[in-house]
Amino acid sequence: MAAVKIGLLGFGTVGRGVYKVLQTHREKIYNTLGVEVEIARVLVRNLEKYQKTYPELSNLFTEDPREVIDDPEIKIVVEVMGGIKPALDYVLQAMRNDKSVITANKDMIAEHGRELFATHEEQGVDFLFEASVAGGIPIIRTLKESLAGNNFKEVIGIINGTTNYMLTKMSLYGAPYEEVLKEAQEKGYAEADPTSDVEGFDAARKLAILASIAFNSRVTFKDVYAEGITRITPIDIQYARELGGVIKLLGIAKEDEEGIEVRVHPTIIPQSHPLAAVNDVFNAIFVEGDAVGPLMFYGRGAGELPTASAVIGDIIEAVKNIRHHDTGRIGCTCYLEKPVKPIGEISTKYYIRLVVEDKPGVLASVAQVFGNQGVSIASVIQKRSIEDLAELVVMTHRVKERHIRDAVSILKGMSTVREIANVIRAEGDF
Ligand SMILES: NC(=O)C1=CN([C@@H]2O[C@H](COP(=O)(O)OP(=O)(O)OC[C@H]3O[C@@H](n4cnc5c(N)ncnc54)[C@H](OP(=O)(O)O)[C@@H]3O)[C@@H](O)[C@H]2O)C=CC1
Ligand SMILES: N[C@@H](CC=O)C(=O)O
Ligand code: NA
Repeated sequence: MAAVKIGLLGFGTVGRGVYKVLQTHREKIYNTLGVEVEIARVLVRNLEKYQKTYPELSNLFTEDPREVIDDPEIKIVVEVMGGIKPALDYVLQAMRNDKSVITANKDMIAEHGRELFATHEEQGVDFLFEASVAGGIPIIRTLKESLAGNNFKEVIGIINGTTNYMLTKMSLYGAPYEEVLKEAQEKGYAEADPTSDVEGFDAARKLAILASIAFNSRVTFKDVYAEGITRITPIDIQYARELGGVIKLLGIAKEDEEGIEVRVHPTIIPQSHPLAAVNDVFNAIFVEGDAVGPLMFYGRGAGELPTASAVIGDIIEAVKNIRHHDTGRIGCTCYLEKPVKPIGEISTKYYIRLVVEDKPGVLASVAQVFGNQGVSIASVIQKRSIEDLAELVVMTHRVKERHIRDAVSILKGMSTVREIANVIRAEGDF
């Protein structure tokens, strides 16, 4: 059988990784599939730049997307260029031209999933996206197929490699924020615009995809509450440590009788929690299935080769399905419509760091505000005194977010409260 031809859209960190892994494992892939897989064309933005850097691949590069998406010889299009436009148009056109599509693009899926899955179903082609969530961890097909015999009540994880790398370096070595962000960019972990990583948007997109699959109901990027790591300071990291915790950017998706909650935010978790030991670029995802029980997946969440590994897995699947005339088998799993709870309705614990006037009665008045708003305090510690001011760290019991927001808003208006320095959600025993 003639080689199955693949067109790549993009030749950056992931695109290069896909090319390298296909070359390195050429023989193994042939033996797995019984057919060669060949990269026939690669779309880039700046032809000259790529032809100069990779002269040996010069004939593969093109600046014309039609040479990939309209070429009848190309059976699989791998979109690793990122962004929503024009990637979405190219991917839709490729599917309309009866090509299977593989993508690493969570931005596109989390915002345009409905259209993408509708086209994939109409056309009966494969639409595979393992690399879009948690890089090299095989989680998408695992949830959709291997764990199809389960209902899930929660999915919790560290699903952004850049911020986990940054928080690890900041926590363990006290490294400065800007320096660790630069390192993550140099290693190819960060998005083209790293704001997506540090503001929690990248993790929110991945959580939308995971929650949609786990709860069989469409969750989009805009449904997810997202808060990033930009407000995390060395002081909070230090206080969290003193409380027996670590700060991680978590994606949390849960379902109960009121609906689905989906949120991404820095979270203080106990040092004994399994996610506390997930460091550097590693990601980890916990799911709890009603049949299988708890499961945890761990691996590299970003980077050239780990992400390419996920893309190659999808290529193998797509080629198998093309060979057996069985494409489009696994359709969209969002066949229910469940409500998404507003952030005010979620319940968790809170760490609140505030700077107050250091004089009698102030602590009591702060405690009174929390009490009046139905917030039960688990502990208060006075950490530092700065001239006539005192820094307090309040840990609450589990409470609805709207009560905390009301309390914080009242505290902000009090003359004895100089600053609400940070509010960080906490999970586990503190
Ligand atoms: N990096 C990672 O670890 C991971 C990335 N992803 C996802 O994979 C995708 C690719 O990421 P990554 O490889 O890091 O990105 P890069 O920025 O490293 O590479 C993007 C590539 O696409 C090309 N490109 C971008 N826009 C266009 C366009 N309009 N027309 C033609 N070519 C274009 C770029 O060309 P040029 O150089 O000329 O701009 C470059 O070759 C993204 O969706 C990302 O979210 C998913 C998991 C992990
Ligand atoms: N920027 C992302 C890349 C993988 O999706 C991350 O850091 O996790
Ligand atoms: Na993955």
